[in-house]
Amino acid sequence: MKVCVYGLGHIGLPTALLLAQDHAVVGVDVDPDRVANVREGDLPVSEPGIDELYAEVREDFAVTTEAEPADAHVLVTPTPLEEATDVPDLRAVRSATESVAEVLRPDDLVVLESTVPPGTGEGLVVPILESSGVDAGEFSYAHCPERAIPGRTLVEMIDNHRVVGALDEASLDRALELYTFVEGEIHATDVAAAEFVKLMENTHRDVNIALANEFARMAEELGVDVHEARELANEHPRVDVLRPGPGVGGHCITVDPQFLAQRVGSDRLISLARDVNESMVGHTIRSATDMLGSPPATLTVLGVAYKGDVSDTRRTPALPFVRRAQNAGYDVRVHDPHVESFTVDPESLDEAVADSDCLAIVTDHSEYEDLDPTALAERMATPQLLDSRAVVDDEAWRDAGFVVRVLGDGTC
Ligand SMILES: NC(=O)C1=CN([C@@H]2O[C@H](COP(=O)(O)OP(=O)(O)OC[C@H]3O[C@@H](n4cnc5c(N)ncnc54)[C@H](O)[C@@H]3O)[C@@H](O)[C@H]2O)C=CC1
Ligand SMILES: CC(=O)N[C@@H]1[C@@H](OP(=O)(O)OP(=O)(O)OC[C@H]2O[C@@H](n3ccc(=O)[nH]c3=O)[C@H](O)[C@@H]2O)O[C@H](C(=O)O)[C@@H](O)[C@@H]1O
Repeated sequence: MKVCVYGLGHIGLPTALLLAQDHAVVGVDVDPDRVANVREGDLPVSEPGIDELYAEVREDFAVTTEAEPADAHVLVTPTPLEEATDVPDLRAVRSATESVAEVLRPDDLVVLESTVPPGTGEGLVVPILESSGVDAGEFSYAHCPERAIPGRTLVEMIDNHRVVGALDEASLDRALELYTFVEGEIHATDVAAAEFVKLMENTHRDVNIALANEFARMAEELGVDVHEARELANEHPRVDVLRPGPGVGGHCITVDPQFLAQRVGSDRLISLARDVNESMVGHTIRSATDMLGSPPATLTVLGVAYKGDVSDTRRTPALPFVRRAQNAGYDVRVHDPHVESFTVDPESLDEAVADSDCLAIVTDHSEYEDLDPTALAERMATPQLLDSRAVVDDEAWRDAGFVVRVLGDGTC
């Protein structure tokens, strides 16, 4: 079938390429530069296997800025929180749906993959589609939320189980015809349940990370090493404590719980968990400034991506960490091997650590596990390390002459 995919971003582009293995796909994006880049093979998304997949399917994959008539329209536009109001910003979903309504025909399928507040499909998307003059029932509609994790996007898009919230039987059948690349099981439900399931998943993760962060802070007060305690607790067959850190980043786990909390009046735990996770940046910066003493001093931040081994900096805890250290009067240098375009201070590691007074690992990139503490100690003015992700062998760093604090190990 002919498929139009709206939004060629972190999720839309890999989805379009996977769909192009079995269908004729047109990628539609409002950003003309992005369209031109994708057309030339300069992909805006870096994920294992994506360049190879692009090369494989490029004959069956076109890109454009305008909606086209198609048998299926897949919406993968962004759904952030609006910065000024902290309210879900559904403008891209609205405008993409309006574009589809202009070309919609009876028997077409429309799929919303974007993560949305409960009720968005039947309350907002379907009515806009019906403004075309084609009624729901004549066209098919389904919500198929994406659940792949950045860093493993293609593998998880193929292997993960998928939830399809279909408007009716015909919509479910059409969605099954579309998602031929999915090897995981496909579970059918209704539209509202599919919206809710997606939000439950990310909220579950946010709340559990908050618990890990609370354990870390308690362990610090009690002089216990939370990392050792966590490993021991996780030997229990029904316990899985997540990893504490300097805060939760990314534009999903930090945002999606608020889609739920803002929609209902009965939220308590979800907002509290958000607060706990947001408070970790302040906690981590206090540890760093405690080590540094009064300014002037130089702090080298290792990692600005929101998590290890990705290049995405959206809602990263590293950015407020950097700003707060700068506001406190420290010279701050930033290093990240995955984020070339980061504008704070993209220096090489050697330059970033020269004469520095403290290193702070804020992102758990694999590269930081293998740093050579002896070589680093020689380059620094004061060899100190704050490891907020517990990624290094702290004893080896101490042996190399570093003063080391690890978030949650009872020494902060
Ligand atoms: N990035 C991730 O890891 C995951 C994201 N999601 C959800 O997927 C959705 C998309 O997120 P990302 O791919 O990360 O977004 P993104 O920001 O990487 O890309 C969005 C793309 O949509 C384009 N766009 C905006 N308005 C448009 C319109 N009216 N018509 C056509 N294109 C338009 C933008 O120019 C951009 O290229 C969001 O709802 C997000 O919550 C779900 C699971 C994982
Ligand atoms: C339930 C779930 O695992 N959701 C995934 C999540 O992807 P995302 O990369 O945002 O999740 P993540 O790996 O938990 O990272 C989020 C943030 O949480 C932090 N983090 C994560 C795990 C942990 O034990 N401790 C911790 O502090 C990370 O460093 C990062 O800053 O959100 C994605 C999404 O919805 O966009 C979703 O598709 C993914 O499957």
